[in-house]
Order: sequence, then C-alpha cells, then structure tokens
Amino acid sequence: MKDMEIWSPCEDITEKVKSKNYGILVLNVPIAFNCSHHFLTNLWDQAKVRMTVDGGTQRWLDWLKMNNYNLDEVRMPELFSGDMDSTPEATLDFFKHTCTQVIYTPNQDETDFVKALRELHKYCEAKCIQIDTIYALADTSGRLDQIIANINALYKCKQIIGSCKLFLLAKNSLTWLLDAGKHSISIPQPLRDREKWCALLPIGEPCQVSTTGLKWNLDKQKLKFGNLVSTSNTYSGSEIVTVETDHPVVWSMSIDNLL
Ligand SMILES: Cc1ncc(C[n+]2csc(CCOP(=O)(O)OP(=O)(O)O)c2C)c(N)n1
Ligand SMILES: O=c1ccn([C@@H]2O[C@H](COP(=O)(O)O)[C@@H](O)[C@H]2O)c(=O)[nH]1
Repeated sequence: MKDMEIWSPCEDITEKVKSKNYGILVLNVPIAFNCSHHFLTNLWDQAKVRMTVDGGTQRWLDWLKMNNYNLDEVRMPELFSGDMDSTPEATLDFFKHTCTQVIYTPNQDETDFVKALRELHKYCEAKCIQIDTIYALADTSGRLDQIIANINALYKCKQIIGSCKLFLLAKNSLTWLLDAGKHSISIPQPLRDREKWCALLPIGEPCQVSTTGLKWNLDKQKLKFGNLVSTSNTYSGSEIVTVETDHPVVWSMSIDNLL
C-alpha cells in the first residue's frame, strides 16, 4: 500500500497542463457544462485518446454542432464503442468515413461504460499509448440506475485499467474512488472560500474513516448506509484534505465556478 496517495484533479483539469497523459470518454449524458465551451474542447483536444460511448457519440456531435464547430476541423474520437442501441444508423454510417474505430460491444451483462474502459485499455496497450488518467463525462442527473452503475465502474475499473485513475466529471462535480489507505486531496481556494460541498460516500461497503481539513471531520468513525454518511460536508480552510480509510470510499466534490 502507498504511504499517501496525492490527488490534485481540480488543478489538473483546470490548468490542463500538469499531465497530458489522459484519455477522455463521453457517456450518453447531457453535455451541459456551465463553463466556456473552450474548456471542453481543450480537454478533448489535449487528450492522448478520445472515446465516445454509444449515445454519447450523438451527444458529442450535437454539442459540436450547437456550438458551431465545423466537424471537418474537429478531432474525431479514436474509438466509439457500445451495444449501439442508442446510436442512430446515420451516425454509425458517418463514422464509416472517418478514422474512428467503431467497436460493437453487445454483452448485456455489463454497461457500455465498463466495456468501453476495457476497449480503451486494449487500444492503449496495442498502440503503446501511456495514460495515467481517464475523465469520463458523466453528468449525475437523470437515470439513478446509470448513476449508480457509473459509480460501480469506479469500483470495477482497477481490474480493467489497472493503476490508471478514473474520474467522473459532471458539470458541477468531480467524483472518484479512494482506495483503502491514506489520501491527500488538494482543494482549490475558490472552493474553500465559497465553502462548496464535498462528500465521503461508503457506497461499496462500510468503512472506518479519519479526515483533516473538513468542517465536519471524522475520527475513526464508521461510515455506513443506514447510519452515518458524510454528505453536505465542506472545507475548514486548509489547502489539503486528508482522508484515511480502511476500505474504498467514494469522494465527491463540487467544482462549481471552477471551470
Ligand atoms: C442481474 C442483471 N441485471 C440487469 C442486467 C441487464 N443489464 C446490465 S448491464 C446492461 C447493459 C446496459 O447497457 P448500457 O448501454 O450501459 O445502458 P442502457 O442505456 O442501454 O440501459 C444490461 C441490459 C443483467 N445483465 N443482469
Ligand atoms: O441516462 C444515462 C444513460 C447512459 N449513461 C451512460 O452512458 C453509457 C452509454 O449509454 P447508452 O444508453 O448505451 O447510450 C452507459 O453505459 C452509461 O455509462 C448514463 O450515465 N446515464
């Protein structure tokens, strides 16, 4: 187990320069970021590998058109996968004339998201592309089953993408899994100053957690559904939040006004 896992994803996505070793994946969710559209196109353009997942492909094309991008001038995804139940025939046809690899993943025992992670990993291995991070555009509104399935993907992804980190990036939140052990999470000043929300969610299993840097810290307390779950928490002002947990726990934080 590592001594302390260091996280600074807010800085990474806003500065977009710290690590360019990331992949981006567009799920079938509304692309409704409150930010300037340059943020998204930049995140897309600078990725080492781009992927759209089933209905996410149409969402991405529609978003580009809505923002007046010329499709001939935009980088197409390297990969587009799914069981294709949400993709119009015309969109599949469109991709036949591009360099995008279209991968049909019909298995109905896993979500298109999880299957996409597997395909992305295979692609990177085959092309010797090194990525250490994947941002999945995964808005947290709408279907509760899919929201939970997307969180389940955080739990499953280690078996699929190894040590590569997976973040669910929504228009106003960033969510990822903290493994058992110690973590240091860097909190940008605007989030601390505005006392934006953060949460520790023991979704997979109960866990014993200690924290520093939060308004409502935990001291070897058990987080468990049906008992204590740390929601609507916020920051005490410290630049760093530390979390020590004996089992994996989901960390979610507001990124309102950051992008
Ligand atoms: C016990 C069990 N419950 C439910 C399912 C059904 N199931 C799980 S994942 C999956 C595929 C979901 O596909 P995805 O494209 O991710 O979502 P969709 O929008 O089509 O629901 C299906 C059908 C199953 N195979 N096993
Ligand atoms: O309401 C939704 C629908 C879908 N997702 C995510 O997108 C992929 C692909 O979905 P399709 O419906 O097959 O196009 C799915 O696996 C989910 O991860 C979602 O988050 N919310």
